[in-house]
Amino acid sequence: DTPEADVLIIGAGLSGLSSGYYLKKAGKTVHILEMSARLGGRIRTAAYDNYTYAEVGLEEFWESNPAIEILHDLNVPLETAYHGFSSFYYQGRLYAAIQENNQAFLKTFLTPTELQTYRRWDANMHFLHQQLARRPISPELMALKDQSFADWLAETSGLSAKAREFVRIQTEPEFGGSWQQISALDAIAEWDFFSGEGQTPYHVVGGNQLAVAKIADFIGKDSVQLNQLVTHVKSDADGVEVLTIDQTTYQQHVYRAKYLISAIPLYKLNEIQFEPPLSLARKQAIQTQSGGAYFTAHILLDAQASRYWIQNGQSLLPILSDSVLGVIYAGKTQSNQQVLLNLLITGANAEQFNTRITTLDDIKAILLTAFEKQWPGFGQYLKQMFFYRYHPRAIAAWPVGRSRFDELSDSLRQPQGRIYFGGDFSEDTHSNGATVSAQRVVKAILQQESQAEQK
Ligand SMILES: Cc1cc2nc3c(=O)[nH]c(=O)nc-3n(C[C@H](O)[C@H](O)[C@H](O)COP(=O)(O)OP(=O)(O)OC[C@H]3O[C@@H](n4cnc5c(N)ncnc54)[C@H](O)[C@@H]3O)c2cc1C
Repeated sequence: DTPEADVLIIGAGLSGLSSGYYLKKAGKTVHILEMSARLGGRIRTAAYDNYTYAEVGLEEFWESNPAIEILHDLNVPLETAYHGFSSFYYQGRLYAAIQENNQAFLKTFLTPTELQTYRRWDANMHFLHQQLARRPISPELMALKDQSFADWLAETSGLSAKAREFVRIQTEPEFGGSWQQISALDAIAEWDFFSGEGQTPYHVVGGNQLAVAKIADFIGKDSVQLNQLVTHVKSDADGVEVLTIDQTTYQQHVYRAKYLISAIPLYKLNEIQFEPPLSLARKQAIQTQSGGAYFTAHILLDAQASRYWIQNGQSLLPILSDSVLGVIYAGKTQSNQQVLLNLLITGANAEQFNTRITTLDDIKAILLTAFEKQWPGFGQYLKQMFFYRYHPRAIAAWPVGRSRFDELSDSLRQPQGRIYFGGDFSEDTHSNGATVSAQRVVKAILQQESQAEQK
């Protein structure tokens, strides 16, 4: 009963929608099948009364993300409030990132000798990152997948203990876990966000969820089918057939197309039955990948609370706390009575909060205690807290011994017949991977199409 399309896409997150955008630009028809009742996947903005809102998922699009080009094309207004490194608490002291640039910030806590070593190390990280763009990657560089970032820095960087702690504090929220669990090779890729003056992060005016809506509008509402849980994928030399179960009626639907793009986190492929099955290498790649943990808390406060983070009219946010509070971002509001903070809690703390055994009352008490320790008197301003749990693998990671650059990861970036694997987990840890993978799969499908037409 469903009209055929050139390409079926599983998942209406940033990756699936970007794939739809690029395909539509190339004149192809698509059907995006999304299991939930909403667009956007891990891009979600929560709105409260008085035009008060904050991100539940993706906080910022980094400068190097191809999504920014899409958003410019669709006239989605972007803003940036800060750049480079974030303010951080370390052993009870706040280091405020309010200087003109990263270099001036570094000078506030590193001695001239420490800074010199740091600059040399940072330049080398940049050099190594450039090498990662070459194929094949040198064996010396690939060997860094077998060593943890923490050990590699301790053994080879020459950085002082304090400088290494700084690197840990800035990067662990990105990994969603400990730097002991991340390989030096993957850390080189991640450090690029911070290298030199760092990349500028962008945010959509009015909330990132608006970006998702705009991309879907461009593709066309009729091309996106919500509430369609993909359960089976059958493929042969002629095309693909996908079965879904409608999540509102539990009615089965059949969709057919020439190609299929999977734009879901890789571990979710385990929940789909493939015929023929996924190759052993692909299964192994999925099973040996790991994940970083995130938990989001929105803290609604009396407006007077802003005295803790606004100094001389300047906001110190975002702040990387060294407690359970994680990364403290600013929410937005048009009210002058209230303010909103957005906590991105990561790693072991997020894992604990995500277990359904920890009650929301427990979490509230733990967070309040940490706030009181950091900012005495904070509790008097509290109005409400809101909590958002995530799957244990909120973002992609590769354990030491695996890497996004290894052969297993490469196997997933190759199509299996007419099935192409995208989504952020197929490329890197963040939304850059969502759009970079969309570019990769669409390019490959268009090449395949033009070869087929020439025959
Ligand atoms: C709290 C948090 C903060 C983050 N902050 C940042 C940040 O600041 N910067 C950044 O770059 N990245 C950030 N990220 C990561 C970013 O959100 C993701 O990289 C990006 O949104 C992933 O997009 P995606 O389309 O690949 O996957 P998703 O957004 O997960 O989309 C996949 C979609 O597929 C659907 N789906 C799954 N299985 C099926 C099925 N069987 N059938 C049909 N549909 C299915 C899902 O419902 C979902 O809508 C953050 C993530 C979290 C959780």
